[in-house]
Amino acid sequence: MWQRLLRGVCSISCKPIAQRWFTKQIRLASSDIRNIGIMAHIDAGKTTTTERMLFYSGYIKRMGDIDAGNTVMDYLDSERARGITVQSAAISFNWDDCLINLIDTPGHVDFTIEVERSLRVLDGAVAVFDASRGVEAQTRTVWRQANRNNVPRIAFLNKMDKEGANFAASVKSIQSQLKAKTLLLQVPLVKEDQFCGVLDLINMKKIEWDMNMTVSNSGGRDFVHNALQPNDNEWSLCMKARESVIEQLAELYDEVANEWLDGPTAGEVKLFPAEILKTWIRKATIDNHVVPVLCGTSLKNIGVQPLLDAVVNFLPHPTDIIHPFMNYYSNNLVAMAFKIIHDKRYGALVFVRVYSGKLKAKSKLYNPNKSCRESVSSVLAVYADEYQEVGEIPQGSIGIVCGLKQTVTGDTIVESESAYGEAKLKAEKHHDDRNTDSSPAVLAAVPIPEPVFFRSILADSMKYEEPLEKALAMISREDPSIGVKANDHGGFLLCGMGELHLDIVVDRIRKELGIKALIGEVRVAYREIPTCRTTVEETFERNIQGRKHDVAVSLQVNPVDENRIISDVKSFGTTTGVSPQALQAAAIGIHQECQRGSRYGFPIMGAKMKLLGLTVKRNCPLGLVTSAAAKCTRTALLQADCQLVEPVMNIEVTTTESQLSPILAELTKRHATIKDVYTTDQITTISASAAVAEIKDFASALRSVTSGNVDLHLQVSGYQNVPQERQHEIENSLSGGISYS
Ligand SMILES: Nc1nc2c(ncn2[C@@H]2O[C@H](COP(=O)(O)OP(=O)(O)OP(=O)(O)O)[C@@H](O)[C@H]2O)c(=O)[nH]1
Repeated sequence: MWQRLLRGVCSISCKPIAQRWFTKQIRLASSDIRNIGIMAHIDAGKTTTTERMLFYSGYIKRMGDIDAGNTVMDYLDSERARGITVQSAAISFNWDDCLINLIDTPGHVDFTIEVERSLRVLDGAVAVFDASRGVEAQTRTVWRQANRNNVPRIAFLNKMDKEGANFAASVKSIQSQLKAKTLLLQVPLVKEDQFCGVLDLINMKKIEWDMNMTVSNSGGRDFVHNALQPNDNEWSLCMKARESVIEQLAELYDEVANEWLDGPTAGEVKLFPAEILKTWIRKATIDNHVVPVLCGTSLKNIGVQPLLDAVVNFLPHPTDIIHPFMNYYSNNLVAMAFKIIHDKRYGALVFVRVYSGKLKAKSKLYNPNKSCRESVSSVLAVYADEYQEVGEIPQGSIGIVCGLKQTVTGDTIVESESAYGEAKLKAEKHHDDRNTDSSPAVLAAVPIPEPVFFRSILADSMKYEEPLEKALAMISREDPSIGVKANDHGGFLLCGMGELHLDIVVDRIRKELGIKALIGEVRVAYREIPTCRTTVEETFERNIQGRKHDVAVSLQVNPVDENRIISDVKSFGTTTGVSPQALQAAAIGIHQECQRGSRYGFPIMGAKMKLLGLTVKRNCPLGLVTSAAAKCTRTALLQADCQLVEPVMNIEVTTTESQLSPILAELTKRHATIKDVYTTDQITTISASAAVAEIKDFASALRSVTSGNVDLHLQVSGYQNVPQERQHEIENSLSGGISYS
C-alpha cells in the first residue's frame, strides 16, 4: 500500500478540484457539513454507491468497478483482491454547496469494531440494503450499533434492478426486523418490467433515467424529472403515499397536524408545501423517530442523486447534535482520533473528528488519554488514497493530522493541558462518578472484545526481525482490536476477532510491507479460568551484588463471572506505606503471569487478583518485586485449579428452504446447538451456537454444500468449558509446538 500511496495509483488525479474544494472547506459553516457513514451487510453495494456519489459530485471522472477491482474507496491491495472493504476509507466531496465527509465502513463481521469506531464520529448514516434480500444478518448488527450511538439514518434500497428485488417486502423487513418506523419518500418507477426511476413524493415528481444511456456514456448523470399531473396514472397513488408521510409526521408533531388541517387547499386537494414537509422530515429523522426510505440501483446508476439530496436535506449537521463533553470546552479545540493508517511520506495519519474549535497545522496539542503533549506537523483533507494539505480542519469536520507520535485510535485530543484541566473540573462538578476509569471530559473509547483467534508469526531471518516488530506495532496502533504479544519462540502471537481479520494482517505484512515471515496456523484463543478461591503467601530472597533482598507477597485469586481479569492492587492494609512504584511493579508481575496462563498456557480470565500484602525493603530493585509477584501468582493459579474454556459463537444462517437439510447436517457434524429455524418471506433462518473450534472452516463448507446460496453471520457470545475429550486433543496439539508455513 505504501508504494501505492506514494505513486497515487488512482487512475484519476483530482488535485486541482480538491484544492478548490478544500480551500472552500475552511470557510464552511458547520451547517454546511455532513459527516455520514455508509453501513450495511456485506455485498449490499456500499462501495458501488459511494463510487457513484463521487462520480456525480464531479470528484472522479470515471466510475470504478468493484468487480474489476479498481474502485477508489477500496484501495488496499487486500481489499481490491478480495472485493471487500476492510479499512474504513474516509473521503470528502461536495454536493449542493455542502461538504460531505463520508466514511465507507466494512460489512464483514470481523470488522465490526471498525464500524463502531466510525459510528462514534458520524452525525448520520445511509443504510444500504439489497432490495432482493431486505434485512440481512450483518444489517441487524450495524443497526443495533447505530441505535446505541443514536445515529439518525436514511435507508437506501439498492439493487432494484435485480430479479427478485421487492420494495414492499424490503420495507416490511426493515419495519419488522429492525423495529424501525419507515417513512417512504419514494415509490419505484417500473416500465416494461424494468426499474427505471423513482416517484418523488415530497416534490410530486417523476424522476426517470434512460436505461440505454445510464450504463454507457452518461453514467446516469442525465435524467428527466417532470412534475406529476392529476391526469397521470401515478398521481393518485403518489398523493395517497404523500398523505401517509404527512400523517406519520402529524402523529409525531402537533404543529404538522395543525398545518395540515389549517393549510391551503387547491380545490379538493390539501396542499402541504414541499419545503415545509422537508423541514419536518429532517426533524423527525434527526430525532430518530423515523427512517426515510429511498430506492435505486447504484450499479445501473439510478437513484443516487436523489439519495445525495436526501443526505443534505435530512441528515444532521455537526451542530444539530450536542455531545455532553462539548459543553466543557467552550470554543476550545476538542477532537477524537477515530482511525490511524501509516503512510511513507507523512508517517502516521491520524483521522480526527473535530467537535469544537479548529485543528491547525503546526500547532501543539494535548492528549488526555496518554497524558502527553503532541505536535501537529501538517493537516490534510482526504480523497481515498490521496491527500491534500490544508491549513486547518474546521469545527465539525473530519480530516487527517500528521506528526502525532503517541495518539492511538480512540484517543481524545484537546488544545492544551490547561484547557483539559479546566474542562475536567467543570465536568466533575456535573458528575458524581469520579471513580470511573475515564473522565467525562474525554470521549469514551470503543470497548474491544476479547480476541477469539490467534496465530504465531516469526521473522524468516534476522534481517526481518526489526521490520516485523515495527510493522506489528504499527498495525496494532492502527487497529487496537489486533493484539500482539511476544511468544516463547522468539516470535509473536497475533490475536484478532476472526480468521479473515488475521488473514488481512498477514497479507499486509507479507505483500504490502514485503516482510518475509513464517506464519503459524489460525488457532482458537482458549482461556483458563480459576475454579476455586486460593490465598498464597510467599517470600522471595535474592542476593544481588552482595546485598540480600527479600520480598513478601500475599495474594488471593477469586473466580468471578466476567470475561476479563480484575486486578485489585492498591494501597491498603499491609500494603500501606509501600511505594506506588513497588505496587505498580507487583501489578505488572501479576498481569504478566495471568497472560502466561497456568496449566495449559492460555491467558487467564474470570479472575479477581487481589494483592493482600506486600513487604518490600528500601532500595529493593523493582524487577525483583515484579518477579516475586509473578511467582506468587503462578503458585496461586496452580492451586486455583484452572479449567480450560473456549469461545462460543452464535451462528445465524439465512438461506432458502430447499437448502435446509445440508446446512442442518453441517451444523450437527459440528456439535452445534440448534436454537431456532423459521421462514419469513421465503427466507429461512437457522440460529444456532457452537464452539469456535468446531466452526473454523464452516463458511467454506457451507458455500460448497449450498453452491454459495447462503448467508452466514457469526458473533462471539461467550465461553464454555472445553469437553474432557477435546482437552486432551488440545494438550497434545500444544506439546507438538508451533508449525509455521
Ligand atoms: N444488480 C446489482 N448489483 C449491484 C448493485 N450495486 C452493487 N452491485 C454488485 O454487488 C456486489 C457488491 O458490491 P459492493 O459495492 O462491493 O458492496 P459492499 O457493500 O461495498 O461490499 P463490502 O465492501 O464487501 O462490504 C458487486 O458485485 C456489485 O457489482 C446494484 O444496484 N445492482
